[in-house]
Amino acid sequence: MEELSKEYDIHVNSQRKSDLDEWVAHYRSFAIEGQTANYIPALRNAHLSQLGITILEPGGTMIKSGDWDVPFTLQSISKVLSFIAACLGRGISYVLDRVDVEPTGDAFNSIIRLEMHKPGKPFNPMINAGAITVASLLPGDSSHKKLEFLYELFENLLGKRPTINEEVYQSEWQTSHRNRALAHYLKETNYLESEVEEALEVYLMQCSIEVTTEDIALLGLILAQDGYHPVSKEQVIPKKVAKLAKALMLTCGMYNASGKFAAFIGVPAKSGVSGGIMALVPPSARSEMPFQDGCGIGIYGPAIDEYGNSVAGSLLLKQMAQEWDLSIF
Ligand SMILES: NC(=O)CC[C@H](N)C(=O)O
Repeated sequence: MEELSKEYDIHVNSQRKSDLDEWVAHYRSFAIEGQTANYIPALRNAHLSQLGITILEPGGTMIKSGDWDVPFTLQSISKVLSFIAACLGRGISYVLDRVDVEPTGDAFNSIIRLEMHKPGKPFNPMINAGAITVASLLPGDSSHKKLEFLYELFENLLGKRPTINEEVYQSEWQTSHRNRALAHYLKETNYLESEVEEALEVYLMQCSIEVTTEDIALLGLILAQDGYHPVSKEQVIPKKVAKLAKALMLTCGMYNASGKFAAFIGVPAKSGVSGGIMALVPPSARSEMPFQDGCGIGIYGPAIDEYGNSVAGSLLLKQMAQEWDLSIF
């Protein structure tokens, strides 16, 4: 009986793999509808037509397709990690006193609501204003110590020290005028707990952590399992914090396209301007569903749309969600 079910699993997974290969080949060409994140000079020359994906299941099954092993920088996907780290280091209520959990409907780097809504508390940790504030809240009285706290969390989750892409970091450090403006505003309104340059250094370094789709699929899987690590078999993130992070991903993770994502894809996801998407499917109540025990999904496709989300990656995720009925709703 066990043999039969193993054979069935192998059959189903090879079917999923061939579906994925077909969709990756198809959606690659849609990259021409987007552009690389050219406001960060070092991201300008990414190969537009790259598209790769890793899906990880709790039992260890991995399905990979396309350019799954191309390294890219976390960019805004790091906002999920730094939010978790700040909650671990300072406590949930301390963090939420300084950053809200409301979607904005504005661009990720928008400054407008800080001034329009007094007293100027950033709306959520997934937009730049919130993430720069969160960076300043990380424990430690220097950027070095704050980053070390974040790197330790990364190491606990992925089993390795993060690698920083120095070129991307330098490139953004030199051109990050809008982020500097946000940080100065937040300093004036007393939401920033460190000096402007220190918070920016932490924020831009976390954005420059290099990963592959396999890494972010594992992060997604850990969140899918409410913070339980399938390899170390430890609760690496408290359940309450993991649930909060997932709610933020669903409501704010794709910026001002989060509503469309929830409506037409329906899984918590977080994007970054380098073209990464970390998504996850929680364990399902419906027994007929594929990935019934949940899964983590990592996608990379560097051409992004007007919202800052991977064009081909979003289409691929939509196709998967619809064909495999992955929506949580
Ligand atoms: N959406 C993103 O990925 C933005 C991250 C980028 N480092 C920025 O601050 O602009």
